[in-house]
Amino acid sequence: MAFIELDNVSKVFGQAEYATVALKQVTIRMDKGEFVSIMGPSGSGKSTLLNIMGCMDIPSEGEYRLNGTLIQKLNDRELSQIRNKTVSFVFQNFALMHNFSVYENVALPLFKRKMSLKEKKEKVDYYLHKLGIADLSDKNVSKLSGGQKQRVAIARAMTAEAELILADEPTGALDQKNGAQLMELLCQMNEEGKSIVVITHDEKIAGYTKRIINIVDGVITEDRKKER
Ligand SMILES: Nc1ncnc2c1ncn2[C@@H]1O[C@H](COP(=O)(O)OP(=O)(O)OP(=O)(O)O)[C@@H](O)[C@H]1O
Repeated sequence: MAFIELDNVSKVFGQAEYATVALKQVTIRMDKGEFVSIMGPSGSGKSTLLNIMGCMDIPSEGEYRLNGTLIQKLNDRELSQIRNKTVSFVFQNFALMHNFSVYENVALPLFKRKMSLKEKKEKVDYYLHKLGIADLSDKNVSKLSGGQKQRVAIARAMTAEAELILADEPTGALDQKNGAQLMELLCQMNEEGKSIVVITHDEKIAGYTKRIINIVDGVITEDRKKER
């Protein structure tokens, strides 16, 4: 059983003459521990695909199974449970909580976890150190640079300790050096066993991953594995 299984997945937004077909009969299998990039022109369906993989959206047709669970059969509560347990998102605009501290942002995924405060603090401190942002712990995130914000976003994704990390243009707002550092971090997480899917327009960024899926007009045009 693959970790991610999309079978003939289509996604249509809107109805009748206003309908947009964002994905057309997409079939993808991904095993645990894969590191994949999704490339394609603007509007080709990349974010829609990532949203479906992350259980933020469901297919109009076809089947999506995550870790063997048929996602479109779940109700909203079950969907949010599987999302919280299995998936972490990293967005281009970081999606941090403004006016909260670095610590509070990184601790967010642990909010509802049944752990003692001490255990939570240990975990957050561990990832703050790992990302080299421990000295920023009390700082308001709105005062940080782009590269620092991205580190906070990655620390938050790591703290969740989810098996699947989905990143939509994670280096889009970063300069080359910070972009490369972020990809090194994702490589490290992949080596530690995480499954990672990254949307990117950038061949260099895709070069860090082990498999490249190209999508054009909602159709997969290429799916190739490579050695790093
Ligand atoms: N919620 C929505 N309602 C209506 N149409 C949508 C919605 N989301 C996406 N679309 C349409 O679906 C198509 C695919 O969009 P999607 O955002 O997945 O593309 P993308 O490849 O991620 O683009 P970009 O690289 O510009 O972010 C586009 O034509 C878009 O306009």
